[in-house]
Amino acid sequence: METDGFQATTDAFISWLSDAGVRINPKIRIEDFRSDGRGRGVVAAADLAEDEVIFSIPRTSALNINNSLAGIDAGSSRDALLNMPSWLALTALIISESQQSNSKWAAYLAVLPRQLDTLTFWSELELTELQASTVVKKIGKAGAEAMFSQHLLPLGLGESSTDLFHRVASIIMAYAFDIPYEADSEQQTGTAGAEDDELVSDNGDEKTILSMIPLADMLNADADRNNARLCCDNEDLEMRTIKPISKGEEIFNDYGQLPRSDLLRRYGYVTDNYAPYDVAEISTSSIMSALTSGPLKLGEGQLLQPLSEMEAKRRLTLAEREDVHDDSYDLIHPNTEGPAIPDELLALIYLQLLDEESLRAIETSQSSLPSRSKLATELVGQVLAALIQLREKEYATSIEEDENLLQTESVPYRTKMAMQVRLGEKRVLRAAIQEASSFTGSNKRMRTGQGSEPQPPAQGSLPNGKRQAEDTLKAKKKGRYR
Ligand SMILES: C[S@@+](CC[C@H](N)C(=O)[O-])C[C@H]1O[C@@H](n2cnc3c(N)ncnc32)[C@H](O)[C@@H]1O
Repeated sequence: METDGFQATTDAFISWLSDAGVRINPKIRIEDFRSDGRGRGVVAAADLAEDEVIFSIPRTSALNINNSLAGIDAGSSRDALLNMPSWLALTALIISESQQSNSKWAAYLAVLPRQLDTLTFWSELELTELQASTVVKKIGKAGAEAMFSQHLLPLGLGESSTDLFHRVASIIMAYAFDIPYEADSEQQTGTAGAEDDELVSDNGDEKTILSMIPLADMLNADADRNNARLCCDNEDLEMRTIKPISKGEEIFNDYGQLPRSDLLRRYGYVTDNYAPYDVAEISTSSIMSALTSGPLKLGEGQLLQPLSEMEAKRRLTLAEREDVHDDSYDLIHPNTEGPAIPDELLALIYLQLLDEESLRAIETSQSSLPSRSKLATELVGQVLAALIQLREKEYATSIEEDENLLQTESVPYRTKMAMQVRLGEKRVLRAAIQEASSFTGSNKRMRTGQGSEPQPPAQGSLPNGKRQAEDTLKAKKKGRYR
């Protein structure tokens, strides 16, 4: 029998929703999914048709700066809220509401989680399980704390602590919606200066407002299992089905096609259904360091001699000019929409390997970067495979070791999620190595031929297995690759 008040909190929330004017289709119910590790969720209690309204929520019941500022007197706090980033203002509002005994949103705030598994809350030790995943650098905990100090502490929000700030800000990251801002509706008229307010984001064509939307945020998600969507076209916000849903099925929203690293960072969970969206990053700084710091070992005992720093910089500058330079590149699972290795990364490596004559032709705009099939030369493939193998080595364990570790029964929950993330990234790297190794484009313009690059003579063998020319001058003219 339940002793923690979970069901009572759900019941109070349902009753509050009704008072708040939320109309709920009787064919759904809120379900306790804690035993599956996903808190509450929404389930179809009867068959639902396609495009059926699951529930509708008056915009006044959304918790956002528009609806809450009405209760805050004009003054410095109000100005401060209007002038801070939207997620911080919403954090302040939620903390402020949660401290008012008569808050309009009390029953809603009671169903929000007390604990999260998003990466902000992981210990240093837990984070080490993510090994070389770049997600660790994206958590931004220190940056968030600096923002809390700058924007939230001066508000004097009563009982507040860094932990509370993190908890509320993280809930916003996992629960809030950016909904279209109704500039002409009545509810906005009370908010002076709202049009210029940075709390209203400009997402291209439409302005949006960051909002907590009760019940809409009770829908879980599982990659492409989404079968519902929040529609903001009508007066009320409506959750509608996007396909027929059978009785007993869970109703899923869509959190986006996120790699599991980002799913874990933002939502604190992972499922295998997100594996196709996994991404592994390779940074330009690591690529350039490998290409300049020593001979790079390619397959079959071949070596790629390093470029001088100055030469590498020259080629990088050209990559920038050609708009193929990035701080890092995303490798993905090859799918119908694209290959594992992005064109820009191919172009970056191609420019690093191009012979002097061809390089100069691009520099002087006599020729331009070729299409992907020509960028994908055998040498570019070999170099990329070697670079990605170096990236693989930054992870402490191999794919096979992770697969075995994941079979172990006693792995803690967070460790298991970290293993799934790092294993997913290693599988992407493996797929990218395979793709790179399959490149067969001609090496004609690569620095193997008659380039005039003034490079020092280098050691090793040619990619086609020919021996290096012994004549030093000739060797110099043959360029960097030996
Ligand atoms: C928008 S809320 C959904 C409602 C949430 N289950 C609750 O009880 O408050 C998002 C959070 O739900 C959980 N969640 C959503 N989908 C999940 C899934 N497929 N598996 C596990 N947890 C999930 C995660 O904790 C996530 O941060």
